[in-house]
Amino acid sequence: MSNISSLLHATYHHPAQRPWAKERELTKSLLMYPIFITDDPDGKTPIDSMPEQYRWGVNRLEEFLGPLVNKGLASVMLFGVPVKIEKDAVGSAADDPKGPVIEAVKFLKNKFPTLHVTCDVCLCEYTSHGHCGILYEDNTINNELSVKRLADVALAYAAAGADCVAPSDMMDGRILAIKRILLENGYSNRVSLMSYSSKFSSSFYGPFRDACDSAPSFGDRKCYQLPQGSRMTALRALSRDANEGADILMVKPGMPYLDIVRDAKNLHPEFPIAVYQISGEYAMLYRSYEAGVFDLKDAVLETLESMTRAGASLILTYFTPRLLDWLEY
Ligand SMILES: NCc1[nH]cc(CCC(=O)O)c1CC(=O)O
Ligand SMILES: [Zn+2]
Ligand SMILES: [Zn+2]
Repeated sequence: MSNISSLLHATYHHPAQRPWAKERELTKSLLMYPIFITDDPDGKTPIDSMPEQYRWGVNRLEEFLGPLVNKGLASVMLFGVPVKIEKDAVGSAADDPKGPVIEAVKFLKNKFPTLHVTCDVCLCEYTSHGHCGILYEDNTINNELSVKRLADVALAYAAAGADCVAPSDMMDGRILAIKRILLENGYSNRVSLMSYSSKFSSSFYGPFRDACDSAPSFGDRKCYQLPQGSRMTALRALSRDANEGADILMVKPGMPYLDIVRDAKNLHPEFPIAVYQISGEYAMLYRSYEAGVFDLKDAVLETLESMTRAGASLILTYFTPRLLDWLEY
């Protein structure tokens, strides 16, 4: 069996993923909570641009997530924030066995066996230059080397126990490379692949880059993230990743790109469509609430309803802890 289009099992191997394959109403099972893990094991440091969010050390994950799991948290996405391990040109810290993500996956799968754990796959949190891939000497992207490296990182996360790997780098061809390496190493039936397919170059990523210290040290990401005005390129990217073996297609950011979410659902009804309500959307909503513009619960629920209405069956949001209190089930 070598044809990637024959691989379906990973899509429903984990029970948390089965509801994602249905038309959705807004429930707790639709939420994936993105969290930041540092390599300072006892750390809990606030993120100034993201109120109520912290960078957590592995030793603090039980106190952080235990209460949320008890309230119905089904799924998390991990981002590594190396503060001790040094950054280099190829992002070696990404799959360092003592790095934050690998340690956290192992801990979480052991401590909370039913919790679905996704690992974001990218290099920007780990490279000295802050770009999402490996660079040529002239500072342009070396796509081929980047894709090889990202596939190795994804494999390391799968081997550590991740239920899903989610490449956010936007290199060309990384979905096929990752699906192949998972297949070759015996993970294709149980590790799913969520592609950040339509990821636009956005000003709403600011707080995240602050959280991860991952802003590019020069230039921007416009040569690999999608142009804001281009619906047609987004549609090509969705189809491409669907054909390369993605199990879940994502649109990101959320609110400014709901037209693309609807397109994604119409064009690929056979895939779960994920929407990422990103850091800048979180900050915008939170700061407006602080300024008395609206009630936080009403406003956040309205944004999530707009996403399910557009076709999302899975939503990544930093409001997840609040939503676990707000939603009945
Ligand atoms: N590969 C980087 C990455 N992974 C997730 C996010 C954004 C998440 C958010 O803003 O909440 C980004 C943004 C970027 O391009 O810097
Ligand atoms: Zn990146
Ligand atoms: Zn399709």
